[in-house]
Amino acid sequence: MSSITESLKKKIVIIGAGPGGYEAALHARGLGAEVTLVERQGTGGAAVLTDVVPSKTLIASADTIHRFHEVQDLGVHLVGGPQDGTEIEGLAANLQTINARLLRLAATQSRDIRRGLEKEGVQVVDGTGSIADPNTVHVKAEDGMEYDLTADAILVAVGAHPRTLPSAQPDGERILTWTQVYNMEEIPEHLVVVGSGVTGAEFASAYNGLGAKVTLVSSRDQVLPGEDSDAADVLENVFERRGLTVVSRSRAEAVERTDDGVVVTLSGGRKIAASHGLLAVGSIPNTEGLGLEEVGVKLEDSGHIAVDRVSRTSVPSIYAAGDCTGVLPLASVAAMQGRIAMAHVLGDAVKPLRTAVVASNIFTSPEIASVGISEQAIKDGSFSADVIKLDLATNARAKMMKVEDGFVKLFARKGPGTIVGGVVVGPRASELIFAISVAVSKGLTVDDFSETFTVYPSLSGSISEAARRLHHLQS
Ligand SMILES: Cc1cc2nc3c(=O)[nH]c(=O)nc-3n(C[C@H](O)[C@H](O)[C@H](O)COP(=O)(O)OP(=O)(O)OC[C@H]3O[C@@H](n4cnc5c(N)ncnc54)[C@H](O)[C@@H]3O)c2cc1C
Ligand SMILES: NC(=O)c1ccc[n+]([C@@H]2O[C@H](COP(=O)([O-])OP(=O)(O)OC[C@H]3O[C@@H](n4cnc5c(N)ncnc54)[C@H](O)[C@@H]3O)[C@@H](O)[C@H]2O)c1
Repeated sequence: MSSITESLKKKIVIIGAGPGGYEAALHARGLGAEVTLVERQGTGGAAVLTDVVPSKTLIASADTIHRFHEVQDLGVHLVGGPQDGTEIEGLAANLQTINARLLRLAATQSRDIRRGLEKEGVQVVDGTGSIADPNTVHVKAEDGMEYDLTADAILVAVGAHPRTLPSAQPDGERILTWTQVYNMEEIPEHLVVVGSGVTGAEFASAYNGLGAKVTLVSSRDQVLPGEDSDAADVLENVFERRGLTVVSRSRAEAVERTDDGVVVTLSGGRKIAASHGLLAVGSIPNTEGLGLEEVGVKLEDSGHIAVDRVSRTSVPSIYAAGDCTGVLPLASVAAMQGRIAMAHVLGDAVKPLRTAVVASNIFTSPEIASVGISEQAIKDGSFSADVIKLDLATNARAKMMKVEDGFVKLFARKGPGTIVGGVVVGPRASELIFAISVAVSKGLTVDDFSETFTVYPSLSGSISEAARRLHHLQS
């Protein structure tokens, strides 16, 4: 590690206080630097205020209802149900209560982050930053003041915002982006979600759970393009069983307001009338007008900042992290890029980013978690590995819990049996993936897994069972 006195000489200015910016700020302070963080919206960034935190809180409520419907024959029922001779139709969601709770939670989280930053000595500035020169950030503060901050190094961590279509302009009431859905006061009667990537699939699953009629417009053959195809298959089957309609191989050409809702026009002319439309058609990096290109920072055609694995841009004193780089738009990756950037600037030990070991989770019901290489990479010959897939329906604990959808899939390199990837589909897949993530990150083998005790009965038992099957396949 560099000496603290050497780091103390360094001034860092960070633009954007999402996971990329605030994690970097804390790391830089830990290494002794003087840190100023400029943020225009609120600490925690879009991740905390509009994206990760509110959506996962909404999903927690939706999951409760999904689960309730699935456990009906476990011998438990609401008091006052048909067994007691009165009418109980099921669980109902109160969207106003759910939204109030999730917005409160996001605001509290944002405040906690700010408090944590200030406690560590980070100077947080409420305002908009731009690059004046490679060592100067110009600030337009919320209080109207304008001034320059000089820095030895600048970190740009400005995130991204929802993409819209010229013929589908959000009005915040009926035509919405994911940042506006929390204004809805009642469960939408019929929600058309345009775009079946991770964002679209998560919201479609959530509002379906909360009781809305949902139609998901998917431009591809299968939902979740680019993700594990078996996982997408499970999700489509679950969607169908729960009455969620997927319209595949269709692009939305327009979303327009009508007197009492919206009409979505698909390529080919088909029209879907609905009460609300949600645009989940990707994001655009917040890099315009920041002064980046003027000082020589190279942008990709998409507007993302080009960075290397230690978060360097084409200008030596300017680093970038998170969604504005387009490396992998995940909060965990943004945070890691931010920390790596600061370690690099401040002379701490640096381990370049390894995207091949990033674990991620799609918070649909069931959840879909994955890490490492994909099965597609094995199928197209770019990787030589054995694959095993075990359906959760064969797992004793899953049967007890009445978990019928999902699987565990493991990929192990032929020969040494090193675990190089895996997919888990099921309840709390986001937690179950951790073991596979450790294996991929640390180069563990199928034998390491087979020799490790798991609890009986447990869902994780399927992971060690998959490893044993791979051992037999390879011996
Ligand atoms: C609906 C949704 C759900 C998601 N769920 C997950 C999830 O469950 N798990 C996960 O890992 N990822 C999730 N993501 C992705 C995750 O939100 C992003 O990867 C993460 O927010 C990136 O962090 P960041 O620091 O790059 O940017 P952000 O969180 O976007 O923060 C950037 C900040 O910079 C500020 N800013 C921009 N320009 C300026 C300027 N000029 N001056 C001052 N401040 C500025 C913005 O106000 C913002 O606060 C989700 C994304 C979406 C859309
Ligand atoms: N749980 C999580 O970690 C989480 C949740 C949400 C987002 N994210 C991150 O954000 C990234 C982006 O995901 P996303 O879903 O927001 O964007 P995306 O770009 O991955 O998906 C958008 C989809 O909309 C489709 N589309 C575009 N225009 C369309 C049209 N006119 N009609 C129909 N479909 C159209 C695209 O083909 C694409 O499949 C993810 O890869 C993930 O890294 C993560």
